[in-house]
Amino acid sequence: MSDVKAFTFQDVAEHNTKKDCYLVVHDKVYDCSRFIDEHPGGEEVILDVAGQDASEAFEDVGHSDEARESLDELLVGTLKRAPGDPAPKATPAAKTANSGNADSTGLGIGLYGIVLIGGILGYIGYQYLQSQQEQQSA
Ligand code: HEM
Repeated sequence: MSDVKAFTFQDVAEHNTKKDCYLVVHDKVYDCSRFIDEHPGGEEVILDVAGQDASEAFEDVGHSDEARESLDELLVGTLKRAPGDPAPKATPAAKTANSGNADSTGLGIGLYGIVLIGGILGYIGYQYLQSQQEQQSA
């Protein structure tokens, strides 16, 4: 019971029918064959992603905690990724958080640049005025 089976993407892809239906959600493999008739969202949507990585489809719907708990009961193993497998797509929330941070850092550096250039120009201007004044008084 405690040992978790490792599936390759090819193994999972073979289970793509209603009677034999595996799904990958966040690198875990779930057997939905018995659950498919009970799915509140209908069997059609599950069949669309049968034998595939359904992480994005699952997250897009915004499934409840209850739905996530019922995933646990269907777990049959973990996915062993190999080079060339379709990459899991990042969740939209993660994307927004990253780009938000990157943007604000970019703006921060830009502001520093403007303040620095302003300071340098001010200093040069001050030096120039002083040299003018010295020339006049000489
Ligand atoms: C084995 C994986 C899945 C489980 C255990 C599961 C479970 C559930 C549960 C319990 C609900 C009821 C609402 C809730 O509690 O959030 C639900 C709704 C729904 N599910 Fe899934 N689901 C799975 C996979 C998927 C996938 C891959 C899709 C693909 C698009 C999907 C689409 C939907 C939709 C559209 C609803 C909304 C139904 C409505 O509100 O009328 N589900 N699911």
